[in-house]
Amino acid sequence: MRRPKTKKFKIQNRLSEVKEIELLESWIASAKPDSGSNPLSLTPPKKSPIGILPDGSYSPYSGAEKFSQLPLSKKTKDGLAGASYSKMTDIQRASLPHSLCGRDILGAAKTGSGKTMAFVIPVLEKLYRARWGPEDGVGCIIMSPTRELAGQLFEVLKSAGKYHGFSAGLLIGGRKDVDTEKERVNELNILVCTPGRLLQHMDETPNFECSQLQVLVLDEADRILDVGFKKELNAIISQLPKHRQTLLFSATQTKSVQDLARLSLKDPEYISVHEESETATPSRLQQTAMVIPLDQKLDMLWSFLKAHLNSRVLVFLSSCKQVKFVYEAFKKLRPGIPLKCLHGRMKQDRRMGIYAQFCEKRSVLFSTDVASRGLDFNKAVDWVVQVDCPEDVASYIHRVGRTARYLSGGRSILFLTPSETKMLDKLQEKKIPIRYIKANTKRLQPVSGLLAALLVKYPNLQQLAQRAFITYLRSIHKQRDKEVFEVTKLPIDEFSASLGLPMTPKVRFLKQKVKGKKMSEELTLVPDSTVDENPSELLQGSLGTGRPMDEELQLEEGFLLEKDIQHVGEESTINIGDALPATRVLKKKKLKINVHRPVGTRVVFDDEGNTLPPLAKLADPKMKANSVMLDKDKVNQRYAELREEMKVVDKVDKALDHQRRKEKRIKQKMKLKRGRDEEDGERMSEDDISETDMEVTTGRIGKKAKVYFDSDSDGDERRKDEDSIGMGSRDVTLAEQEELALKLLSSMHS
Ligand SMILES: Nc1ncnc2c1ncn2[C@@H]1O[C@H](COP(=O)(O)OP(=O)(O)OP(=O)(O)O)[C@@H](O)[C@H]1O
Repeated sequence: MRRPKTKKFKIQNRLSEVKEIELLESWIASAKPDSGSNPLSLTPPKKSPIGILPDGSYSPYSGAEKFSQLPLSKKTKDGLAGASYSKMTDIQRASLPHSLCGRDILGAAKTGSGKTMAFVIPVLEKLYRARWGPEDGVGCIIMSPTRELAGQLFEVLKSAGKYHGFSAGLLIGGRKDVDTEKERVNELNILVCTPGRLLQHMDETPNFECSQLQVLVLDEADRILDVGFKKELNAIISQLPKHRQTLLFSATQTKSVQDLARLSLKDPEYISVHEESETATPSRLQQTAMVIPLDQKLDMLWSFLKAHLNSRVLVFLSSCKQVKFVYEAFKKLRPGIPLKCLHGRMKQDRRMGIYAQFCEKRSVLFSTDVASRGLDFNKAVDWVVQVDCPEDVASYIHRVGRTARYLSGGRSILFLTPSETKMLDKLQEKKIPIRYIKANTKRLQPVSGLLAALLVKYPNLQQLAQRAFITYLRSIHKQRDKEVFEVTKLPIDEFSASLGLPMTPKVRFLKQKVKGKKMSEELTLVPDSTVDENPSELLQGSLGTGRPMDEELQLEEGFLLEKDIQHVGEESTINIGDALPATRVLKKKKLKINVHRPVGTRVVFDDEGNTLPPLAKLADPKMKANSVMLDKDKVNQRYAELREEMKVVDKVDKALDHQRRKEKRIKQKMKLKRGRDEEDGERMSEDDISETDMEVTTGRIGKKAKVYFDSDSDGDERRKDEDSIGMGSRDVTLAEQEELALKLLSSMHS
């Protein structure tokens, strides 16, 4: 049985803490390392590891390698030892001397290099030395762009701060216990949060204030500072005291002085430990890229997964809709490995559950960029597969950074459509050693046929496919980098068919884009011929021909390799790269009716029961004979009349279509309104939730955390998916066309 701590013990403990704090203060005061003369010039500072000199004095330049050599409190040291941290990583060694002295930091280091501990330690130490207690309120805010990352940071804080007595709370969107949070948030010392939820408390929680804030941390700072969070961040900053320490960390750090000015940094230290490094990504990461037509991406993904049933694979797609569709469809096809999906539209509890499961079990996780930053996944991701091209180089770096963490290795593969190969140049410019490999179809297992069958069987899946199709095109359309992303260069019909869709859905924005131009010109598929014909020309330097790849990769990834193609030598083996001619012009596209297969087409039979092609009746010899008898003038006159009639029919069609859309809009509005009403109802009923249902942090870190919601994170996804549009108005079917034509012909005849 644990004996209760006596008053004497508590006093002794307190006294030894006070002594320790005084000692730490004096160490740090006497050992402030030089700061750069002009920190905003953004040049890296001198290397300045700190440590204790043999005479017991403390020096910033004595080359400390271990946490134990730093002027840290015993509680922090015990926490670090408990989590098995002893040696510092580069970014920790370089930044801690400055951050422990209270300086503002702009920290940049490769993914998986230990940036989290580089800001958690100074937070704990600062509050400890300030003797922060429950009555002091919020002393530190750690902000993250996503909920999952906030959850992970909270875990790291709990392990390092296990022996401290601070209270901490995880404030993220997605749960509905805001009211309970509001009651307790003022008691918390450290907030780990997403911007939206924090702002919600600032706006709604009575007496919530951060006027005593000591440290503000932005993890993934460049993401939080970008436009997606601009409004929230500005509103938050305006409510924080100017006198504070600010720590910004990211693998792709912002260097925008404007951004930094928004945060009122004071002489920040720019610490970029890997700036001189040959590569911008971890050296243990093997990166590959392949060019593959859009309509073969799913075949390639399916084949890849079937060939890696014993790996943990993280697959990135561009939008929630894409993730949902690929996940649902592949799940039904049972690849032989557990599948999971993660996106911003999922309920928060499920999101957290999936994240935890993926950390534990070998499986495939289909995800949007919600999983692209910061997440550690137990250092156990074997492969990162980027099915859809990342929007920029920073995004690429963060995605591939989910593997090869800390000291472990990892592999990644990037699928690029022929029109996206410019991305390879951009990656190369930013020191990313990516190898170009050619795909072959020797082991490619086409999946489009299976998808088409699934879509017939499951109408819901068909809707998902349509949405996935449209959101993908829209996301490409909205990308800022037009050198890489050009929607008009995509083979949209083939892409639609590859998802198993019987018809190409109408894409209004695309139609507008090509208005006034011939569709055949606009929809020209122009794969970068330099890549297909001569990849090495484009991929010089570190990309180079990129071959031969190391043995291990060759053995396991046979189907991805050009080598395989060469020694196969069978006629039936098609090289995906070669399958595309240098410049392929698609035949004229009609957006209205693009039938890939005759699903839902009315079959017409002749007198003997043989099937006839659509409009075959028009070829009836009797009708032909009659029509030939009409003289030329009559025919012309009749044509003019027909044109008029068609115009009328067209007008009616348009009016109907207009009406249908109007009704749809009204329906959507009503649905939204109903949703809002229900939400209001739910909010009211939340008051009745008992406290035992809540997870609330009070007291020491390590106890359960209060969990908040925000609706802010994953802004990108929302932007992408919000814009999705459904199928356009109903197209005229072949049967209807046929009927119309017959009607007109018979009236002509009469
Ligand atoms: N000093 C250390 N000793 C041992 N392991 C460490 C140390 N510091 C960090 N790690 C481990 O390294 C891994 C990556 O750390 P962390 O998540 O902080 O990386 P990061 O630089 O923030 O990555 P990202 O840029 O992706 O956010 C974690 O699993 C962490 O436990």
